[in-house]
Amino acid sequence: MTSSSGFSTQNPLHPLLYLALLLPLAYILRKPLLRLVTPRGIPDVPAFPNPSPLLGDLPMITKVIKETGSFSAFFDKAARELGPIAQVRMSYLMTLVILSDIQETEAVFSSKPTTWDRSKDTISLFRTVIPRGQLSFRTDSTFKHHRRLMGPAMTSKYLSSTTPKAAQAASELVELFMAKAKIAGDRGFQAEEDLNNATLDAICGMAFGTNWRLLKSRQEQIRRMPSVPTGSHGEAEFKLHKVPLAESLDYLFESIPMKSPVPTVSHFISRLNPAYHKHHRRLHTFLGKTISQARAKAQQMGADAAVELADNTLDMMVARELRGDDFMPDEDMRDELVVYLLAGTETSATTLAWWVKYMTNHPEIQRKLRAHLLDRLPQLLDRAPTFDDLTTTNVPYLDAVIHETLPMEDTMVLGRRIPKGTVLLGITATGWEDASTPVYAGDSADDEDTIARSQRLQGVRTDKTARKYGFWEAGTGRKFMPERWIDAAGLFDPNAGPSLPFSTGQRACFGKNLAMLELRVFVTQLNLAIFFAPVTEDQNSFVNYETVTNHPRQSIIRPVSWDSSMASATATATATATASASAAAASMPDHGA
Ligand code: HEM
Repeated sequence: MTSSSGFSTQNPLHPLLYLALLLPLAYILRKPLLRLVTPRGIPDVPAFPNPSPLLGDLPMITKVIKETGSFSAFFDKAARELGPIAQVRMSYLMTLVILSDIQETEAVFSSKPTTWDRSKDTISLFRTVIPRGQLSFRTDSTFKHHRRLMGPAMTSKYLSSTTPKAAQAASELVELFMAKAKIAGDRGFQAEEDLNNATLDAICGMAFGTNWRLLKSRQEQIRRMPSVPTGSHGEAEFKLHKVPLAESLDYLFESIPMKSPVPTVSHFISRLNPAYHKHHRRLHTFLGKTISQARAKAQQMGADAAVELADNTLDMMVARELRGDDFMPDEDMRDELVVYLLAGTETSATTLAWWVKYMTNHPEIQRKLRAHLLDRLPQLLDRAPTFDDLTTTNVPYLDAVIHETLPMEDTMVLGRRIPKGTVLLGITATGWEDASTPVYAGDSADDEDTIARSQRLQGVRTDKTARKYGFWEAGTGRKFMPERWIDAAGLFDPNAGPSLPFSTGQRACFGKNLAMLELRVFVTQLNLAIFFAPVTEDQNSFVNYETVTNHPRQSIIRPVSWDSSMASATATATATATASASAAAASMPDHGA
């Protein structure tokens, strides 16, 4: 008779004998076994079994995040306490290496994709919802083909022809803000949802020529609202609904299992819900039809005219395809349009949400920016800005204000060998003062922290002159100071300090040029039309929360026109806002989006 475990019940010593045989074997194999379960990390900092060189593990990270509400605060701590290269155990089998020096980050991410590539985890996340979009590919031949075909969309020629789409969304946003302000009175209201709708309208226009009338729909809803209730911070609460296509897009994005350790399984579960299929079908049917119409329009115009007149990315792709330049299957084209909507909406909207907050807290910068724009481009009082109006050379202070709002990124691999397969994290919005302000021989430093931090950078870069990027002055890293981007000649200097908001190298942001254009258009039109008046302290928190980007929990604004007494009451407005800005900055975990 035999038990289900396979051991003979007639010989009770048998399992013990079995164990006795296994023990010496386990002893002999202990080292390779240990290596197998050891999290990957930097070999000269033993990650296992001695965890002391690690900054922390998952429970510790969770604690910091609970206390501060921010992942970035944890990365900041890593940069400050361990220097520019740190490792953190996320689970028994996974260690993250965190880099925080801009120059090294650039060197690493610009190296060949055979050395570094987008991580498998990131790819498997996006592959669930957009399997044929560039976000879901390794840097392989398909990725390069997609980039080749879409690349011209980021050239001045095409960006110039798409600028009116962004300008239209920006002017509709100004109208919406002013209409809401009329109803809200002096209560203020949350801006982020409107900004999200505005950037989606702009990106739809730039991606396939027409938008979903999200801002128009919001304006129409508001017109039917004589009054709105007051929320818990004294703000006016507008409850507006989305148009169906935007609702479907949100649903699909939310079903990307960002926080799941097993994205494919989580996505399989999401797909069991019939609502998933309804939203998926609605969006894909719309995009399929849009692609067919673009193809038919190009056929009718003829290849050369279609290439010449294309004023959005889809028209440009189908026209070039017709001319015989290259070809992309419908399924890939459709997913690339979804990538535009995904990668181009929330990122720009959160940047603008931080920007309106900074403006609310810095009336003097709003005034300076407006004076600068009117001095350089007085014609903008009569018409919308064009691509050529908004170049860096024309309006350097505009770029300085935008760069001061964008998320900052520091990163590095400082002389350490990183094993194959290690997950390397380039961090946004962290360490850009703390980890990258070394003290050089000859510099004076009187506080122990700065000296200790600097010593961690020893041997990595001691020669100030060999550095491409500057450092922010000690103690100013987290301040909002657009002036620091302007050089002695009054020009914008993109390397003034550590900042890689769009990442770098082969997998840097594809839409950087478009995003910068969109931000220039929005910031210009909003600044020229609106003064963001101070809000109450209760409405001015800088507490943030993180999804794909880092959002302000409160983006409450009080728009008034520049003719109003509020905008001209310089002294009072400045004093109130500066006081509330300093109070808010004290609790501010992050500088940017
Ligand atoms: C303020 C706005 C934006 C910021 C801060 C931003 C930032 C970034 C960053 C940091 C990455 C790299 C992500 C990674 O390494 O995993 C990225 C990737 C990407 N971004 Fe942006 N982005 C912005 C706007 C846009 C816009 C408007 C578009 C639309 C065309 C866009 C399209 C993309 C695409 C397609 C990728 C993936 C590139 C690849 O897979 O190699 N982004 N973006």
